[in-house]
Amino acid sequence: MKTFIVGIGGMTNGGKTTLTRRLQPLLPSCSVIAQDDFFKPESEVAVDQNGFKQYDVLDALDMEAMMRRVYSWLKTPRGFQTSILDNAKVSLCNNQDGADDVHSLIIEGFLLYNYKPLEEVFNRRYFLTIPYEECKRRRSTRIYEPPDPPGYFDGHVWPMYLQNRSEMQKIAQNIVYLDGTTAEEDILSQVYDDIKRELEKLKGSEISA
Ligand SMILES: Nc1ncnc2c1ncn2[C@@H]1O[C@H](COP(=O)(O)OP(=O)(O)OP(=O)(O)O)[C@@H](O)[C@H]1O
Ligand SMILES: NC(=O)c1ccc[n+]([C@@H]2O[C@H](CO)[C@@H](O)[C@H]2O)c1
Repeated sequence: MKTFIVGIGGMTNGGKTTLTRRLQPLLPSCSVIAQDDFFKPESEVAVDQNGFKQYDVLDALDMEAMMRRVYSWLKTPRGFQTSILDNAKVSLCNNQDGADDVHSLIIEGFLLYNYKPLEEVFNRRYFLTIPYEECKRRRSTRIYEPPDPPGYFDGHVWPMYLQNRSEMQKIAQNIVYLDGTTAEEDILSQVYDDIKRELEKLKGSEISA
């Protein structure tokens, strides 16, 4: 049995969840872990001098809990309960565990490549980007819990994105950047074609082993 772990990273509202939902049914025995499920409770999130809750930093997330989830998948990919789609459970059940079997995992989130312990688990890393104006427009249509207060995008979300991205570029290697303004189908086929090539290499390495 082989494992294949895909990172779907990107800026807020870049289209990570949309791409993940479409990609999951196409990948072999695919489970999903979403970083947004690991935000700390509101009372534990720091507040800056402007009263803005500091949600767009690693400290706002319980990354140790997220890593436990990743290690639990690595230990027993077959028994893992997925967080997004039911059909992944079906494909897990149908799977006979042979030597060629590949179990895949999508880890989806806005701060994946800034966190050292995660870095080594990815087989392939993607990062969705959109321009400032589009990001601000898409974000304004969304309601988070707690909702963004007035001025939050320019006062917290965007400056933290710029900071996180510059740190990420110093640390992380081999990131495939995706233009999140192109059609959903085009992004999906670009990523799926790329992953198919990677999966072929993985299977080839098994046969020659
Ligand atoms: N390729 C695309 N073209 C146009 N709009 C898109 C595209 N992909 C996603 N969207 C839209 O952008 C918004 C954000 O998408 P999505 O929820 O997938 O982003 P996200 O990166 O997961 O956001 P979050 O910051 O909540 O993690 C949604 O309204 C979605 O319909
Ligand atoms: N899920 C949450 O608890 C939460 C609360 C407030 C803000 N957010 C935003 O989620 C985005 C990542 O998907 C970040 O930009 C947060 O601001 C999430």
